[in-house]
Amino acid sequence: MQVIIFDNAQQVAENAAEWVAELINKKSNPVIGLATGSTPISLYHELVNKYKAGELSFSNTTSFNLDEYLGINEINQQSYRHFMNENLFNHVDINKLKTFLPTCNQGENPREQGLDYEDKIAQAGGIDLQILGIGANGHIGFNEPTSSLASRTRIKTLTQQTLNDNSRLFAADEFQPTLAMTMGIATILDARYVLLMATGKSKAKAVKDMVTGPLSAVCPASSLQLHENAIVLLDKEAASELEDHEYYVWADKQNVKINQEFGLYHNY
Ligand SMILES: O=P(O)(O)OC[C@H]1O[C@](O)(CO)[C@@H](O)[C@@H]1O
Repeated sequence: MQVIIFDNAQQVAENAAEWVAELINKKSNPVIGLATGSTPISLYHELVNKYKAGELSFSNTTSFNLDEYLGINEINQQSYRHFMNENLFNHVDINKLKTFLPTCNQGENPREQGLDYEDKIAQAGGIDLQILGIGANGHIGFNEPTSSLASRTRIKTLTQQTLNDNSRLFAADEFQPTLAMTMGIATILDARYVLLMATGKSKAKAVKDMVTGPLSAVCPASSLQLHENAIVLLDKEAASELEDHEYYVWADKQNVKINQEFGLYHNY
């Protein structure tokens, strides 16, 4: 696991955008795994800016999102489809027919729908680069603590902590889903590269558990310790509980070539 610490959240977003741009510019049919939540919004903003500046095109990109709520449809403003349209898809040249979220239609077998999602990922050639955030309880996607490390796309019940953390996004009288369809931990680990972004003090404990804690389903993000190409981009606050800082890379504005040093130029 490569941990890179930046001064602030904006630098995390800018650096993450470079990783994504490299993939998209380098590979003829890139497949990217996308995340929702507050953290990647600034990444998507950077990508839209790069697109508008003519620095990248999403026309050949296929995307798979980590998760989607159950019990609301995709035109609901709280759906992750709506989130992706608003924050990325509507502003770039991606073919929406090649953007996938793990939906679960009522009346159809959830297990089969999970397997279908896995099949779609496989047919696309697998995920080249998976973007991740992290929950304050260490979840990735909606794989809540105690999720099986061998899990694949399926329905998960959200924990009270996650519901509380996300309640800020829902009006008092609005329906807040308690179930979601999510890629499993094993699905995430199948990606060739994983890029996890974490910013803010509220993530510091989860980051510590992920990076230095035992490999444990209690902190699903600790599973990334098993991944050969996991990159963790942090701001100082999210890194504030990491000890032995000499093990990590500190980036600063002068060190803009950090990606080259740490092998951004990969063979996708
Ligand atoms: O970035 P936030 O809003 O703190 O969310 C943390 C995580 O929880 C989720 O919203 C649940 O999947 C993730 O998308 C996100 O990475």
